[in-house]
Amino acid sequence: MSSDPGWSSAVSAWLFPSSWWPLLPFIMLLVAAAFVVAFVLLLYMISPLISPKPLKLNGAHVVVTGGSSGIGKSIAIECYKQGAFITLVARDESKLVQAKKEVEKCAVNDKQVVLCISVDVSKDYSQVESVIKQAQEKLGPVDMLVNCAGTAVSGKFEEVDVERFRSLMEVNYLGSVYPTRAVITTMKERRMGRVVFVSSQAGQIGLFGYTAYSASKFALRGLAEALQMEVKPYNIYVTVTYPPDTDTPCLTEENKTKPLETKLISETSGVCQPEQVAKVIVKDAVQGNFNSSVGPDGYMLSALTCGMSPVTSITEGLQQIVTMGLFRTIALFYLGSFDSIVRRCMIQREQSKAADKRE
Ligand SMILES: NC(=O)C1=CN([C@@H]2O[C@H](COP(=O)(O)OP(=O)(O)OC[C@H]3O[C@@H](n4cnc5c(N)ncnc54)[C@H](OP(=O)(O)O)[C@@H]3O)[C@@H](O)[C@H]2O)C=CC1
Ligand SMILES: CCCCCCCCCCCCCCCC(=O)[C@@H](N)CO
Repeated sequence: MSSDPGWSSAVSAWLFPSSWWPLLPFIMLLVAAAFVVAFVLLLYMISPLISPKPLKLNGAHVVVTGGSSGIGKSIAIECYKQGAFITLVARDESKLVQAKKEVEKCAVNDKQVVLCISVDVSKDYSQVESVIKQAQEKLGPVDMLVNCAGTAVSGKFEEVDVERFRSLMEVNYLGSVYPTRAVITTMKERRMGRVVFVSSQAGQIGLFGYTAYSASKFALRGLAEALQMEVKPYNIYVTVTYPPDTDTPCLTEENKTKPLETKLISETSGVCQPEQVAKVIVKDAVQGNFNSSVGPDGYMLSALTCGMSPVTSITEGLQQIVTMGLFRTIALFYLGSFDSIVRRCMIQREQSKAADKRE
């Protein structure tokens, strides 16, 4: 009986009626799409739990280290334009006074104040702590700290003075640890605050000529991730920003000794103006975004290097998930072109050396 062909074809006709069988793949696709849509909708429903509430800059006290020049000065101006009270921190007093004048020109009300503090942020913690205390006494508790004091050195690993490895780590890393340490307790007590670390695109990828510099900027990311996990329950948000080459006195100085390889590789993402970079940084810090990048290359680099960093919006998380593979593919082409720049420069150098010897 069981071998009766009529019976089995009746069963299969019942299970897979010829009319809708060809539709099965589409139905499955539809179900899968419905699941994805439901998942994304669910994510957006819980998004207020993930995204921080924006900080109001009007009347807020913003401390900017490195605020007397370049990116830091532009950040101070941007915050001042939005009604903040500013403390500028740097070493050189005359540069501070000059910057204060420039910031004050952008006042939006007559209550606003710009305070200047001359201190080396990288040397003595107790000194940094005491000047921050003074600033808090004058302008109230710090709502936002921007760690922008820093400097760059480029050169081949064996040509960079060993002392520079230490000094860069001191200024770029410890110079961000100390001011942060000095404000964090009060921020935790007040259950509010923003801390910004100014890293660099060279803090996302290690590049020829930046052995000392990249390391000091990568360090900020580790600090920021760990700190963010600690202070999130206190409603404090940390932002790490990764600017490309930016037209500042620091870049002019750095360009005087920059190896050709570093120059050619950096040209990939061009040069930005400090005002443009500052706008992005302030916007991201106000929103409490952990990651802040400038330009299309910056966007790709940040998605690519997001690792286990916190996510501050659903859109950001979804974009990372979707783009990771594509950006890695693009990155491999970039890496190939960087390697060939390095190789070409080496061959050229050797050829000109050989030519010199012959003469
Ligand atoms: N320009 C660029 O291409 C890029 C820069 N960055 C980063 O942005 C930050 C700012 O750079 P940029 O604006 O170009 O540089 P600038 O040289 O224009 O400004 C640096 C600022 O930091 C201050 N500063 C330096 N060392 C100390 C210190 N030990 N203690 C206190 N203040 C200090 C300087 O004042 P003073 O010397 O008087 O102390 C100055 O106000 C740096 O961290 C840099 O690494 C990141 C990516 C790209
Ligand atoms: C998907 C992958 C995209 C990859 C894009 C790669 C772009 C690399 C450009 C690196 C530029 C480094 C600038 C450093 C700026 C700096 O910090 C100094 N100028 C400080 O003075």
